[in-house]
Amino acid sequence: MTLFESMHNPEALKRLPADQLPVLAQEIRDFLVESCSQTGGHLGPSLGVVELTIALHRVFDSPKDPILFDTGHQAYAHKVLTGRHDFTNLKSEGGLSGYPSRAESEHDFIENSHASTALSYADGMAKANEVRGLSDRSVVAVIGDGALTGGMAWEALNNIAAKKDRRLVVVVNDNGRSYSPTMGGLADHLASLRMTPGYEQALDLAKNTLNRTPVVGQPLYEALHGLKKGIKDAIQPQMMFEDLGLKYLGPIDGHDEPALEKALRRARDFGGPVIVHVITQKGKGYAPAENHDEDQFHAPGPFDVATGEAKPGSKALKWTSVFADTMVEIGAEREDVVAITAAMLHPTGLNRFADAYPDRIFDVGIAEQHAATAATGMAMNGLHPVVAVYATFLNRCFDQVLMDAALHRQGVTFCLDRAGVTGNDGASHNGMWDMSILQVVPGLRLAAPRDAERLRTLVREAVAVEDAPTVVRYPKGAVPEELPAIGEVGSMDLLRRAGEGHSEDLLIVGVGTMAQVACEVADRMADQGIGVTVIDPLWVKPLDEALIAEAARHRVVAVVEDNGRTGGVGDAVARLLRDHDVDVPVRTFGIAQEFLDHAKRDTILQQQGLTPQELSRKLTETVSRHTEGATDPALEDENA
Ligand SMILES: Cc1ncc(C[n+]2csc(CCOP(=O)(O)OP(=O)(O)O)c2C)c(N)n1
Ligand SMILES: CC(=O)[C@@H](O)[C@H](O)COP(=O)(O)O
Ligand SMILES: [Mg+2]
Repeated sequence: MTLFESMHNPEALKRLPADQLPVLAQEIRDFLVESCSQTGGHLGPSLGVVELTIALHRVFDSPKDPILFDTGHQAYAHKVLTGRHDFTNLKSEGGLSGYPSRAESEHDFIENSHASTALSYADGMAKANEVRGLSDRSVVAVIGDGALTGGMAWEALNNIAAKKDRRLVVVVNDNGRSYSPTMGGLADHLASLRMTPGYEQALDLAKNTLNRTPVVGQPLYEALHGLKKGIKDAIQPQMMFEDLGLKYLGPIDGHDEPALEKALRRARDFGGPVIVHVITQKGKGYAPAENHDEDQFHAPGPFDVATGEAKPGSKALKWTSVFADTMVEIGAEREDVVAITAAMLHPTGLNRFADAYPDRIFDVGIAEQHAATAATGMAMNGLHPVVAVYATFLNRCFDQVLMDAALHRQGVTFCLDRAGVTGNDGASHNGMWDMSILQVVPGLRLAAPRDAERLRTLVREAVAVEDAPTVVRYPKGAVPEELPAIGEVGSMDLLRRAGEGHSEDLLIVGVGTMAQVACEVADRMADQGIGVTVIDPLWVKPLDEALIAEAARHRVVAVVEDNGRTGGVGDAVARLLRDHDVDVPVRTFGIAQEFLDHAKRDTILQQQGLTPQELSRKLTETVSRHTEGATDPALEDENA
């Protein structure tokens, strides 16, 4: 049996002789490289914290001492050391989650993959320990240098620093990267601290030497210790953390397991809040990851182990790429258009805009709230900013969209990639919230393209709006085939009209990529003699009132969207018709308002009934009932 196979729990790890730990670390690395080469996953972040995770589980007693991972994408070694060794179906249905999962293990606490939250959890847990009289327990939060650029982290640090005798260990996992090199003053500060490795080691050497020196040793060490802060302040930038009132240990070599254990034991026994600043390398131990300029194998797909080359995958045009090229074209036409990323330059495709217009790209770090309000400031001062974020991360800056961009009627455009079901990154990554939460934002205009051509057109229309925020949302992955309109209904695209001789039985409002599905449904139902009209609204907020008369001509209206059902476009259509006394029954189809387990996108769409087969079946029943005049209250909620 290998050491790896014997790691069923942290107790087994604690029993391991120290000289076996490098062997275990290598076995873990070999396992992660091999398994991620098959499934893809967050290999780079996890390779970077193998020694750190080993040291954490040897020094602390999880789960009594919770070990929290910010964002959670770097927790693969943690999963291995807590007994989870089958990564076969990582991030797929029935396989391990790509993040900590409370259902998987008592050692897991934070499941969502939204960055910069771990310190707040830790502060709360430490306060709970204090209130419950469990102050002998530790709470440990591992946060990356990227996540530390998020505002929540500083709200937490402010609170953590407020109580000097509340046990809490913050491990800053500083690899200098988010995807790209981490930006900003904080990153520069951390980099300066990295430049002076060994202060702790130098001090320890002095301490050990002086402690053996009778009489003068200890006082001299204390003087040296006091001097250390002075030296650090003098030779290196202001010790920001210590000036916050937090004990700072570091920088520590994050791949020197014994040094890590020593620092973590000191931190554990300190009896108050401590920052342990750990220097790691993302992708450590796997050369293709270490040398990967773009993001050090942050989240690769399947790859060849020998070369690190991505395995042949779909060469189809991706939504992100269409957005990227459109932005470059717009940038050439509009000098006032600038772009903002929240530490996701390449994942959002803005790297092409950055290459073309290096003075008009702004990476704000993992700081979506700042991005939205800084963009509002830019708009107030004559620019038209385009903020590109993943749809799920727009949640982070809802108030800024509402009370900064919209309240001030500023022309800011938000482009939301990964909108709708993303699937394998689990519940916190599905972009299923935006078309619900944004419905309440006065003046905001929201568009959902069905294909590449509509994306190009809608982004251009969005950046032309100067008196309100605009949003264009599109899914992960490959764009579908172009779906040309056959006509227009107001400003909306007509995609199918009930065939000649057919009654107008059903109007389907197909939102975004669901317009393609709606057309397949129409074609299936036409074969059964049911007349179906399909409309793509393009702009789903505000809805074009031409929809009212169109709906009134049909027996049933259905709305299909890749968004949560609650408060989505379906509800907006129903409200529009009600408000205009059009009493045609409306059926809404979307994602059930639940946190969805990780699985592939297509699997989830199948589970949610958002397939042509299932929709045709349901709508055929509905139309036939309404054609005969019978109504069935149970049908009030088709997706129930
Ligand atoms: C609120 C939020 N915005 C963006 C992301 C996307 N994201 C995932 S990991 C990551 C970089 C994290 O960098 P860091 O915290 O330094 O961790 P590392 O990957 O370097 O270990 C980003 C931007 C996110 N998960 N959450
Ligand atoms: C953890 C995180 O938020 C990102 O790394 C995310 O997992 C990437 O998602 P994509 O693979 O869809 O770019
Ligand atoms: Mg980092």
